[in-house]
Amino acid sequence: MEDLAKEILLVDMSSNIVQGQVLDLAEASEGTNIVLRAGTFKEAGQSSLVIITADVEPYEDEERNEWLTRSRRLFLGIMSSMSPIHDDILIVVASEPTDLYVHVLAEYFPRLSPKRVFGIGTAMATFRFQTWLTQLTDTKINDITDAYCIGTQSDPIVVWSYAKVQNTSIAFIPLLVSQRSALDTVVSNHRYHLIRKRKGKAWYGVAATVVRLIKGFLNAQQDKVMTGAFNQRTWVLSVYVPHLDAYMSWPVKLNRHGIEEIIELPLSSEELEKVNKVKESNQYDFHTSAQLL
Ligand SMILES: NC(=O)c1ccc[n+]([C@@H]2O[C@H](COP(=O)([O-])OP(=O)(O)OC[C@H]3O[C@@H](n4cnc5c(N)ncnc54)[C@H](O)[C@@H]3O)[C@@H](O)[C@H]2O)c1
Repeated sequence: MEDLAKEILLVDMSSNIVQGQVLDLAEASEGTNIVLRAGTFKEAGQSSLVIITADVEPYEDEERNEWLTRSRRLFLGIMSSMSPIHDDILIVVASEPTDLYVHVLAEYFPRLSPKRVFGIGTAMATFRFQTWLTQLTDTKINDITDAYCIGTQSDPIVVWSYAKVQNTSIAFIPLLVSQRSALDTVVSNHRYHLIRKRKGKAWYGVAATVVRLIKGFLNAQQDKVMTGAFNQRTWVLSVYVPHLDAYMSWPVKLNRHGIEEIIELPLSSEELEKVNKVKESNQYDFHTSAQLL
């Protein structure tokens, strides 16, 4: 709908689903110049940008380590089918567990720069945090700076100490301080679970976030300076964070090659403690998922 690509290929293990999606999306892209068709994994590996949305849902009563193993196996299968990949490929992971998938991808393709592979991670939690700030302070999104949720999608960490509204630290805005306890629920994925409970799947929020990210990336390619939460070049994405030697969501600046820089964050001791917990838990998931392979 946004005319962002010349050609979009859809790849799915189910040929019925992929044919259905192509037909449905062709209706949605009427009036654009985009060629939309079913593709192969090999073609995906030669694309400029790959968006991975495949996942395996946990079975009821399934042990977490078994689910993680199945998740890793899924990605190993996708990556081996896509190989060899194009040197300048960019890979965006939309499915969960995102941090694990990004780590597995980076390990599988050691020649691929870690600046070219990232997951949606806590981007949506960050938008929820920024929206909460505008609503409570009756301001616009451009008045909000340095407001991020980092860590991991299932348990986002609000970087409270750094965020500002009209250049005032939110820690000095009494109304926000008094409402602080509600924020963890606001930024959590509870809305995603509510939507799934009511209609089975939650597609639009994450799909729109991916589109906004691609637009942000294209703006960076054209060196356009844009304002507004969704057009900015700073995004919170699941990436390799070198100073932590860990995979988790962290604010990054995009450029035409993917990630230009990882943004340094002055964290409080409490925030740092939470970051270390996410690091440990993600490392545990990564190792556990390999044990039963
Ligand atoms: N954070 C959020 O708010 C949010 C919202 C929506 C979806 N998601 C995540 O996005 C992911 C996808 O969700 P969805 O609702 O689109 O699920 P879905 O079941 O509709 O789509 C997943 C697709 O992956 C395909 N698939 C499975 N294995 C494959 C393989 N080996 N190769 C190719 N295709 C394969 C399936 O056939 C299916 O069509 C999930 O991990 C979900 O948790 C997150």
